[in-house]
Amino acid sequence: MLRFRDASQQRKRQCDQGLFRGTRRRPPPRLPGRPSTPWPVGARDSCVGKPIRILLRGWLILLTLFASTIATAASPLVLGETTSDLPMAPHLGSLHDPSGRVSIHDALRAQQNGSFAPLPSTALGFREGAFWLHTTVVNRNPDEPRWLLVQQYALSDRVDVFLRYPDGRIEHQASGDSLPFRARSIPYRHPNFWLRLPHGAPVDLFVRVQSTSSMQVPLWLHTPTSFTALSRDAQFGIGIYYGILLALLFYNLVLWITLRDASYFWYVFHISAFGLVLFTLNGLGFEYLWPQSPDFAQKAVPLFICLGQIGMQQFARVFLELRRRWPLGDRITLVMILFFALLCIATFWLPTSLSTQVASASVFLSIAWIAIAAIVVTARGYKPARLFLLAWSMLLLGTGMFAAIAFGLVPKNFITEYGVQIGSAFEMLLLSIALGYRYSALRNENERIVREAKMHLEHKVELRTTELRNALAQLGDAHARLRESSQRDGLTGLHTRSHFREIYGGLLARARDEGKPLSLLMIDIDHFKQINDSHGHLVGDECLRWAAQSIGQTLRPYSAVPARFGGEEFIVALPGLDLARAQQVATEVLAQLRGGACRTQDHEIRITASIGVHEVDPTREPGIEAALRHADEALYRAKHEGRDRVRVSCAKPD
Ligand SMILES: Nc1nc2c(ncn2[C@@H]2O[C@H](COP(=O)(O)OP(=O)(O)OP(=O)(O)O)[C@@H](O)[C@H]2O)c(=O)[nH]1
Repeated sequence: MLRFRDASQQRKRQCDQGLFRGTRRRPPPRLPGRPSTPWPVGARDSCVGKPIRILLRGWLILLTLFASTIATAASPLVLGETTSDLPMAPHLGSLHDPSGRVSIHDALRAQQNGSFAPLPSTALGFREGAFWLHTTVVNRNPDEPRWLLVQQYALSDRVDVFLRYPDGRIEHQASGDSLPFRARSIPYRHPNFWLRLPHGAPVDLFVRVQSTSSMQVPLWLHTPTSFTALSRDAQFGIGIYYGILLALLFYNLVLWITLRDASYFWYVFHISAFGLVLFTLNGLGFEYLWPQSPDFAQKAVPLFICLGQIGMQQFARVFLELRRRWPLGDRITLVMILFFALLCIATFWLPTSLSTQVASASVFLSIAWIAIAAIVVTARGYKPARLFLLAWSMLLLGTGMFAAIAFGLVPKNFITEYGVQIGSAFEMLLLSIALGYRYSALRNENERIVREAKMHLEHKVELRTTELRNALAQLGDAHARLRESSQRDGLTGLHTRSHFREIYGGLLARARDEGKPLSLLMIDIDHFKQINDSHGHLVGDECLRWAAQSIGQTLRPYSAVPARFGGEEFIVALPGLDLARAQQVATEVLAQLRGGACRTQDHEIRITASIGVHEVDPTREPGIEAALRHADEALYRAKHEGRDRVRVSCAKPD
């Protein structure tokens, strides 16, 4: 069913009521392609009072503006001698055909019945079926019989152009991305048609537009010369934009390869997918990448929007370090990525209009979400997020403008139409700077961590070194104490038997080298068992200590080396003393013992000892064993012959 809006009939009624009387009598002068001038109201000023005149003037201005809008929409489009480019929108009447079945003949009848309404100034949004547009074109330029009609919106699926000449002939041409690219009059990114417009003859121009994406009809007429200049300028601007994009892409690709930082990869992914979205929206994808694939051209927009959003979300996740800084935000971002991934797959079998609408609407949500994440992370003190937020605001603004046009919320102009390109160029540049800033912040942070770790390590090493030094000192002390305890007898303070053996080696070597005598005394306390038995072991110990002191005192004038040999037995090395001198010393020792007594708290114990004396033969007794055996044998005889006496060894040196 047709829903014809009877605007011309309404206008006729308004005229009959006198509202447009002035307009009829004195139509305002109008230049081709420009809005009509407002109604001149000064003629009746003289016959009405001043306040009423002012009110009337305001009212009439409003009415005239309204009337001129309608009059302009329905008026024929006159191509003057100086006209070179002309937007057709102000001259177009429109008719919505929701079923898409209206033929050119139906449209002709509808136009003759006055069923075409003025075209709204905003885009028509996502609409079912087709839109018919009509105007009457009068070419008053004798030098330009051919004009190029360009639909400056690349995503229209099908654009049919019908020209009805005064003789009733109808010419038809078709273009749009549902037809192969070569179907276009000239190979250009927007659908275009050559129009043959005879000089002075009114030609009815019908344009039928059908699209699964946003319905937009920015139709322009150009002379061939002006179109050449215009397209050259446009290509130049586009070249600059994609030049920036490609430079950033390759620069960041190299950075990713060298630095291996995932955020660079996702940045490259994001701008590649985003670039493809714009390449498609600009009509360049169909022109250069898939000119033979109208089917893919239909799917390309929602597909690349989804890929672009996946890249954006993932880049934001990595850049903002959401997993670490805002885990909840990270999970929500992952859900969004999953949504876009599913939608990406679904575009291949979902109706294109549905997938395009869902993808376009989701872009708002997606970008707004990233902005929220950036705000949260900035508020949490992550400095690189500030630049990211600024970059994102640019894109948010640009994309918002573009999407608002797609849904018919704002009128189309240079800023709103190229908002995405301008916003995204700034966004990509700022993001690239933000990446560099983030990298340098990370590097500084790493350097700080390394510096701190180094300082910490140095401190630790210093601490450990001190601890080690102390431990070594303690170990040295312990070792010295151990050595001391292994060298000194704990009870008497004399050398131990093992240490005596060591010392004896040196004494023997010296005696051999210097040819001096060396003697040994083997001293054993007499009946010591009885002391223990009678007075106890503690007293026995006390007696041993006393005996050792007494022996030491006696030996002091000599360079003697006394040692506890074991139990109640002592051994003494007397370097430089021969057997006779050693025997004298032994006698002194016995006398000293005999002359004293071990005094304890309760007792006074007299102690005697037996001594065996032996003069060592350094050449024949290279080790201590033989010498000890001889001294022990002499001691045995001293014991055997009654104790408390000295006996010398029979093995006298030669
Ligand atoms: N209190 C004490 N007694 C010790 C120590 N070492 C050995 N004795 C004792 O010394 C005694 C030695 O006894 P014997 O070998 O029989 O010799 P003696 O009683 O001295 O007899 P003669 O040597 O033949 O005169 C033993 O009873 C040991 O237990 C010690 O460090 N302290």
